[in-house]
Amino acid sequence: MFALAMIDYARYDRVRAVVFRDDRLRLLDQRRLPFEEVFIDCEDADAVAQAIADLAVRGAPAIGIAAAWAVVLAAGALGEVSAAQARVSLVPVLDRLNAARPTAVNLAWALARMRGVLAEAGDDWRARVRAEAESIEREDLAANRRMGAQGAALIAPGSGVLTHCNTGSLATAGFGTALGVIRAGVALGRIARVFATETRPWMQGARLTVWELQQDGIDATLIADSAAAHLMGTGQVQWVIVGADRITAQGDVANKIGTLQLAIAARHFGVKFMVVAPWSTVDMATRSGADIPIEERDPAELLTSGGRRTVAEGVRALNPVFDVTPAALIDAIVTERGVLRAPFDAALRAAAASA
Ligand SMILES: CSC[C@@H](O)[C@@H](O)C(=O)COP(=O)(O)O
Repeated sequence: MFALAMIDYARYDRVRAVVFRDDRLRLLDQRRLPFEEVFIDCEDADAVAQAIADLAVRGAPAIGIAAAWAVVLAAGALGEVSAAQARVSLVPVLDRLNAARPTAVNLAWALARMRGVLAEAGDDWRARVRAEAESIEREDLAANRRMGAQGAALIAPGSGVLTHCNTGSLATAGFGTALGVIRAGVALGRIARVFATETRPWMQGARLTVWELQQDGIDATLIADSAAAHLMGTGQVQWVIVGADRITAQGDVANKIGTLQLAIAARHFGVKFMVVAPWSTVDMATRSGADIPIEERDPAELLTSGGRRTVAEGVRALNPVFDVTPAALIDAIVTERGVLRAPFDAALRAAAASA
């Protein structure tokens, strides 16, 4: 594709969230960004499961990749055992990793791939498990680059875009999903203005997205989540571009809490709404968004700011961290299998069959 050749991908390689090297797994601790770039050395698979649950590593594709490497760590700890023994010994490890977070299907998808390889491997099981983790990571990076170019091609030159949460290198194997489209769109001269929401309460936008864009030299403007509709209504935004944690067979999309209200405001103001996600985010076994498990996190995330309590003692809070945007509010779903348009159930079925 023409656009692939026009983007210097190497310039976006500096930030890596998940690094497996010399039989060690290191995770860039996203709780400490943007002021400290500190890696966590994960000794075993349980440490990875904990890092996923605690958001030290986060973002749908990144947690799948980290979990795949965690299986490699667990395999290394098993010593000299047969494939049959490994299949049994690794079941609790796989189950613990799978339970670390419920909404992003990429986690279960990556672990299903690891289980599949284990199920059919022979004496070479250890090498096969490692090769599978490598493939999961490599394929994600390739998908992001491809989606970046495809999504950018939808955007008219001079457009303003708004993104939510963090969907960049920190959330993926590199380049990013929605942020990959924004990177490609800026590189190709199509995007004139980038707005990023703070993304309360965990502040993925404020702490991660604008930091990532700053590393690239991309001029981005941070806004309060509650400023999004105002920007749309005053003509500053032509596309809302977001990632996804799960896309159902009918095209409903679970993503970071607040995505639904962005989609509603976008439709009201005639702003286009694009979802960018690799095929690993598509869950054809779940038909409707109503069937997606929505993670609720500790309400303490709402009661404090920067580690300091900001809310009166005794106040109750509720902290669902994802919501579901119905397919009817989405203009385009960009995957590495192409740009999908409504009716999404048919488009997703055709893309599923194209594998
Ligand atoms: C490419 S990342 C897509 C999504 O995973 C992202 O938008 C998101 O909602 C991440 O949530 P998080 O809770 O930070 O893991």
